[in-house]
Amino acid sequence: MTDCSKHSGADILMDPHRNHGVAFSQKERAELGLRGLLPPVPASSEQQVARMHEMLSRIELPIDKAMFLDSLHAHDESLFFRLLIERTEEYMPIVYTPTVGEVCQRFSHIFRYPRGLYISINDAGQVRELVENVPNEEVDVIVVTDGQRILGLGDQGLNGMGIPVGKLSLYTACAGIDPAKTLPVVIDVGTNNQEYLNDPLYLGLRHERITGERYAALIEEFVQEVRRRWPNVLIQFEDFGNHNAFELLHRYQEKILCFNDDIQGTAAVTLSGVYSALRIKKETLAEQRFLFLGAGEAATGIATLIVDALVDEGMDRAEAYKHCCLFDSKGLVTASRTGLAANKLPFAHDLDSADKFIDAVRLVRPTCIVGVAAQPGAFNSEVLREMAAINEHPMVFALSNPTSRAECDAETAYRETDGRALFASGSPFPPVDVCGKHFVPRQGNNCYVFPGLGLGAVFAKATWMPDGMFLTAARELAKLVSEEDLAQGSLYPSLGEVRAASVKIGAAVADYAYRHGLATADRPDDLEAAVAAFMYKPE
Ligand SMILES: NC(=O)C1=CN([C@@H]2O[C@H](COP(=O)(O)OP(=O)(O)OC[C@H]3O[C@@H](n4cnc5c(N)ncnc54)[C@H](OP(=O)(O)O)[C@@H]3O)[C@@H](O)[C@H]2O)C=CC1
Ligand SMILES: CC(=O)C(=O)O
Ligand SMILES: [Mg+2]
Repeated sequence: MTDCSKHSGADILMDPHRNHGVAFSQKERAELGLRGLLPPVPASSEQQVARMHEMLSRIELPIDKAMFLDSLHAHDESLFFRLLIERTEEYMPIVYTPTVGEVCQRFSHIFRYPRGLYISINDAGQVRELVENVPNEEVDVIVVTDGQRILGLGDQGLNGMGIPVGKLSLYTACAGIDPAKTLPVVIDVGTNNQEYLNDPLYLGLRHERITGERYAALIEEFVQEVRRRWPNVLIQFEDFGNHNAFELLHRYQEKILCFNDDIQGTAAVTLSGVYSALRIKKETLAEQRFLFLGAGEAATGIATLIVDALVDEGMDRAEAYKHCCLFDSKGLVTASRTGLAANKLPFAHDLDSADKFIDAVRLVRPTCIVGVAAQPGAFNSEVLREMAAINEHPMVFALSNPTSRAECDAETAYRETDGRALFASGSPFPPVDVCGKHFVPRQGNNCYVFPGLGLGAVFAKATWMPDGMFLTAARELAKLVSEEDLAQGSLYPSLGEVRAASVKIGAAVADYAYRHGLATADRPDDLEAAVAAFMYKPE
């Protein structure tokens, strides 16, 4: 008869949640049946991280680094997260933007380890069974996409699964959400990406997207079933197509614990960067005029939160809307335009029309331009020079992802404004020396806020997330930007500080929930300490 205890050590080494590889101590090895299954001398955590880093340094292509990290994630979760936490600046661009974009584009060609939950339109009516198959006993955070608008790369269908996986890695690394309690989900209703429909290795359904009632019913079934199994779960909607993103937020925001990261998370991080820029400009929010290139989820999400902030500072709402103008694929959004989507209407002002962005810049004379239309190079020399002529310190936010979709790079932004731009970008750019000054641009990316927002909401067991929580997160993040950061042109803290930022944001968001009667967990005496203690640490 086989003695099962003899196999337990080997099982542990195969389980990414429990495996610590050569870091197991002699005592643990004896207790867990690991003696002889590992090199004899235990290694320290520092040695393990150094070994992985050395191997990664030998790999040239970011996509190959991503695959290496993915296999580490699949074999030794705590080491993966230690590496990500200790070297966030270096490895976030691999696990997240820009490399995650390529991971999605190649997803069906590099797929090795199934991770998360795949729900297809063919599963309609049977989603409960799929949810029951998920091995996680508890789930605190779900990131779900239907792959229709992945970064600025368009419809990626099932390949979009790379995004929930990447975002949830950040939830753990940046905000200490226990990885065993995270669940990436992709809803596959088909794709309109012809390249994938023709690709023999594509892993998703090979038909055009199902829309309308069948789509809505599948999302509803998914929401019902995950909440039936995990009643307090936070659902983060990510990279849905424009129409569905607004529709789902409208449908669920006040009913369940959820948020749309592209609309609301992006709004918080951008407003935070604006607050930092205003410290350099020594001006108020009320003195600014914003012109958005793009009028979708990110643009109207950001513009609406700016309006909320202005109203909170005492401005009349109708007046506040006038501080934000949109420019979409048909030109400047004006009151004379017909058939505008609901999210654009409050920003359709009595203005002359402008077909070219540069003409809109001349007309609106913005203090800040925000690029969220995935139109690379749109902030060209002419636009940037015009901004520099209008403003002593033009705010330039080139937020589209990945790097290939950025409206301009950091070097161009600083050079074309004679080093006067206050710049942030969705994807990372290296430091730049322009006009005798050293600039360290940082990322205006929702990764600074969504982990902390989720942490706070999960900690407090919030019932739902009102817009005020996002304003709170924006202001909390802005407080963490130091004078040294501002002196080098950084509108955000370094990525190495994002875990500390999440504690502050988490505590502030949880506090908001307690104060507004939205929390169902007991309030601890020292909220910030309790939030910090709640966080998973890969030890
Ligand atoms: N840095 C960050 O944290 C984030 C960055 N983003 C980035 O923002 C970009 C847009 O995302 P999102 O808002 O969700 O997408 P949406 O699809 O909701 O919106 C895209 C917008 O771009 C407009 N557009 C398209 N082509 C042009 C053009 N040639 N000129 C002007 N406007 C144009 C569209 O116009 P129309 O309305 O007429 O169709 C639409 O309003 C993506 O690249 C994404 O990666 C998104 C979220 C977070
Ligand atoms: C950052 C992000 O959420 C996006 O580009 O969609
Ligand atoms: Mg997104």
